[in-house]
Amino acid sequence: MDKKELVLVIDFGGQYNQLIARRVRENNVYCEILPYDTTVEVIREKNPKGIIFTGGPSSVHDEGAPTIDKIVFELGIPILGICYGCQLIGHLFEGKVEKGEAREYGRTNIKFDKSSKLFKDIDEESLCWMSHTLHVSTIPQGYRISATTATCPVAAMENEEKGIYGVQFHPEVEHTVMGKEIIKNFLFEICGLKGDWNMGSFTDEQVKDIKALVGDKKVLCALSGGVDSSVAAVLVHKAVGKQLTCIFVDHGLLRKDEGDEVEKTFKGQFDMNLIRVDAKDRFLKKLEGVSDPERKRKIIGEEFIRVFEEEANKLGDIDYLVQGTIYPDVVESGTKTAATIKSHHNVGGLPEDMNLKLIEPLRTLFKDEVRKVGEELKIPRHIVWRQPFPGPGLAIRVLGDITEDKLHIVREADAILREEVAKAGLDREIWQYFACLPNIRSVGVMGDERTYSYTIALRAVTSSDGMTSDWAKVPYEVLGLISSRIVNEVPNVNRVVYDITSKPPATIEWE
Ligand SMILES: Nc1ncnc2c1ncn2[C@@H]1O[C@H](COP(=O)(O)OP(=O)(O)OP(=O)(O)O)[C@@H](O)[C@H]1O
Ligand SMILES: O=c1[nH]c(=O)c2[nH+]cn([C@@H]3O[C@H](COP(=O)(O)O)[C@@H](O)[C@H]3O)c2[nH]1
Ligand SMILES: NC(=O)CC[C@H](N)C(=O)O
Ligand SMILES: [Mg+2]
Repeated sequence: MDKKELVLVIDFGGQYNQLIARRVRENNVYCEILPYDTTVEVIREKNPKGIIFTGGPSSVHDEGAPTIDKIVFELGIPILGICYGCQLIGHLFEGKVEKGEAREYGRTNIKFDKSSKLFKDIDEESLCWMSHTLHVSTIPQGYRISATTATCPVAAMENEEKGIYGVQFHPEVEHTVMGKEIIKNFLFEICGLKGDWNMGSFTDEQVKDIKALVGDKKVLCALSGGVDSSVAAVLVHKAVGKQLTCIFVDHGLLRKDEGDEVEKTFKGQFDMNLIRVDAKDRFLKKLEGVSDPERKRKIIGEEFIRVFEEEANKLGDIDYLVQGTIYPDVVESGTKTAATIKSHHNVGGLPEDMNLKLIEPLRTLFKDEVRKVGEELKIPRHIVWRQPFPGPGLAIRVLGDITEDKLHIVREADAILREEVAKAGLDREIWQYFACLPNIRSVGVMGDERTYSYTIALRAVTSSDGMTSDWAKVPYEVLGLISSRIVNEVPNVNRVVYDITSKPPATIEWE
């Protein structure tokens, strides 16, 4: 990664912020998202070649609305403000921001002024995606209007001399037909970037940074056998070799045979130190009687860290813990601007008092980008393309309080589902598939007798990064086979249902 080629996305709480980062990276430009209250000193230190302000739910007129130090406009770095970001520029430079007559939401016709560098070589008339109530009604001095819609007189504005651009619409979403071109123009025509960043350079830079940070000390890596921690472990191993010890925690919440399989794969595949810790009893004891999903996650997050601390003490003189945290874990756990959806055990579930310092080389990446790094590192395909499995494991797939019996039911049902999906050759096209045990029982009839037993819910989704997903259209025959095998082979189950909700509004996991 060439550090000079960095674009910063300044987060004002918009829904599509992560998409902006992706769009930038898709153009081979490295990009990081920082909260709006990042100081100008930090921004300057990072030396970005371009800055993008995101949208956000606030109004610039609200008391305490997110804002930014005006000095940032004097750094000589091109700035693109999107939606709230555009309104903020208007507000800070004494233009006027007002409520429009009608709130614009959804696809809208737009007319661009092609003499703007931002709209170079794009269709003059096109469709864009709008989502706002306010808009800039009077532009600041020194600015000009560069796009309009029927209801929004300032759909874009700019001060070319200062390199400051604002768009009321969202170029980052797919529905803005010229969106990708507009972002490309900002990066290459306005910021003058080269676009020579890729996953290979990311990998090299991370290895160099980790080597410098760790020196000749020993490090631990929290290894689950999943995609993210495997990629993180191989990266760190490349940097510090035998100074690395991987810790795989068997918390009693793994899938059928998973513990043995992970150990076998890792020992066979990589020349790394690996310790498998049997922590089943302590995890299950801590979780006894707990039914609130967030409490489960926090208990698990803390217990993981306590196990790592104990292992670190045994090995002696260890400062750092590597985790395979990726960007969705961070946003979903809640940030200063993003709401908490669920506390991922490795981010929002971490205890406050931690002795180990974290190394999270993949923290800014999405799953599909992590997979590219994995391929770059020549990690075997079956690991890189393994379906995700959440760190809290079956604890968040047994809804409500957890017992050994319920864990057994969900584990067996899940094994049948996985076996049949693989047999049907669907395991590549479905992104993630699993069974969960909602906390309900219902009446059935088996062998002429009444039953009052559990329901199993099957979930299978397609996705590329886990941020959004759709339910997988698994053929009826396959679903039928899975259902009849589950009710026949798993005791205490008399009903199987298939979850047909997308994310949003649901999430992939049920807790
Ligand atoms: N059983 C475990 N033992 C040790 N560390 C774990 C375990 N489960 C999760 N972790 C740590 O928590 C991190 C987040 O878990 P998560 O499930 O999101 O990632 P992953 O398991 O590496 O990849 P995947 O999403 O493909 O399952 C992991 O990268 C790893 O560092
Ligand atoms: O390591 C993890 N720790 C967690 O606490 C956690 N919660 C959800 N997931 C996984 O993240 C992806 C998105 O999940 P949701 O749509 O359920 O939020 C899906 O792939 C989930 O399996 C987790 N992974
Ligand atoms: N999407 C946005 O950034 C919206 C900005 C502002 N909250 C508005 O309603 O106009
Ligand atoms: Mg996992």
